[in-house]
Amino acid sequence: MDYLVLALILLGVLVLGTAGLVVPRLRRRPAPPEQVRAPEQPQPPTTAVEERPTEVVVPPVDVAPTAEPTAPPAEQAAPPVEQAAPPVEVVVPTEVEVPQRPVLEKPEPTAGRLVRLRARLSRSQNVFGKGLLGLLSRDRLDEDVWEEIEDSLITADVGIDATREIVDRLRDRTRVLGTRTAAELRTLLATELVTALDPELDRSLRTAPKDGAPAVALVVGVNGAGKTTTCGKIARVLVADGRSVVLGAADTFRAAAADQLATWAGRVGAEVVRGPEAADPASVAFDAVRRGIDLGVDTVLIDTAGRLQNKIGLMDELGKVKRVVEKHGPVDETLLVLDATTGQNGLEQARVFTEVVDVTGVVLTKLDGTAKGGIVIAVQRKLGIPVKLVGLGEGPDDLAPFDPAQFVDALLGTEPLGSDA
Ligand SMILES: Nc1nc2c(ncn2[C@@H]2O[C@H](COP(=O)(O)OP(=O)(O)OP(=O)(O)O)[C@@H](O)[C@H]2O)c(=O)[nH]1
Repeated sequence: MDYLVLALILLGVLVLGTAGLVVPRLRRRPAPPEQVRAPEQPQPPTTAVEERPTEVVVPPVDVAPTAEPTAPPAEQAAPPVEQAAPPVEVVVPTEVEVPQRPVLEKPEPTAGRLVRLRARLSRSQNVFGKGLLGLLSRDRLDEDVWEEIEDSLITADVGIDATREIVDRLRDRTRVLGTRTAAELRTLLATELVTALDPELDRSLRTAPKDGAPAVALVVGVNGAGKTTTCGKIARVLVADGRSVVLGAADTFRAAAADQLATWAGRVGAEVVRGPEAADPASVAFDAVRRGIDLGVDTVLIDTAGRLQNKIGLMDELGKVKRVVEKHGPVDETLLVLDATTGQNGLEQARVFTEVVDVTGVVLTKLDGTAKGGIVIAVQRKLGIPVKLVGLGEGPDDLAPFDPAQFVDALLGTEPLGSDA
């Protein structure tokens, strides 16, 4: 019996021991597959990605300069417009053109130009030299001859009043002289013509700087009279005389005028201040003077537009240009450019300008293209303003300081009277 109990106990121990070995093995088995495939780990929250743009949008300085040649993703290559846009540009009404031309021209000296260019007056020479001197040399100076002399002077645009004065004085002198040689007659005529040109008038150009500031010259006149060309030629005259110049292209009505002026300026190394087409001429003129002051040049020359559709418009525009420019200081010279070939008609237009601005000198252009050189006398008498320069051709140095004695000599084909040229 005791053995039976002992055997049962041993059997029980064996059964329990076997069970204890099996259970731990079962516990070390790998996890079921579904537990591995579905780890139930939370995905990164979508908000984490959405919050990243401030990091993705790289500041332009990081993106643009280091960009690879291959195109980066569009959203990185194109930074937001507000970051990529350049700073807002201040709209400056005028631009300064610095001439690029390396080789500058050397303008001809101004002294003696009128003498050198005297042949350009050949058309007028026929009227005065050949015509008038021929008449005066007639054996008998009767009433018919004097009438012919008068007609010649009027045809040459001397003007009726001036013609009468000249003829009356010539009649007196020839009567007093009695016998007359050709040389005496030439001298008499020359003296009367020079007198009619008022040789005492001050014809100097006020282009010298004063108190350290540049002199300012306005150039006015109707379209086509030769303003822009004259501005260019004057710039050359000044440069030839050793002065420095800034040109202001205030003729903003015709875009080509500014280009034309820039070409003239570039040839002598002057700067041009110009504005966009149809810009306010007064503002361009103002900027030109300011540029001249900044650069410390001797003279600022301002080309203006000369539309004459109506006098009020012209008054407004030119008056404003002058007023605005004078914020820098007074205008020193206002030159009125007149086309000699327009004769007496040009004088009527000229009068309008003299009412609008205080004209200090006349530039008579295209004297080479007319037989009416007498217009110089008429212009001075009618306007009471000295002719300071004359244009004798389209060439760059075909502008000469006006000298009455040299001019009359050129007209008559004689030696200058009391001229030092
Ligand atoms: N023969 C001759 N032609 C000249 C003279 N001066 C100017 N010209 C010519 O006249 C024409 C008109 O000259 P511009 O200087 O353009 O005239 P503008 O007055 O400035 O004309 P806008 O710019 O339209 O106002 C050009 O062909 C010039 O070459 C001159 O003294 N003699």
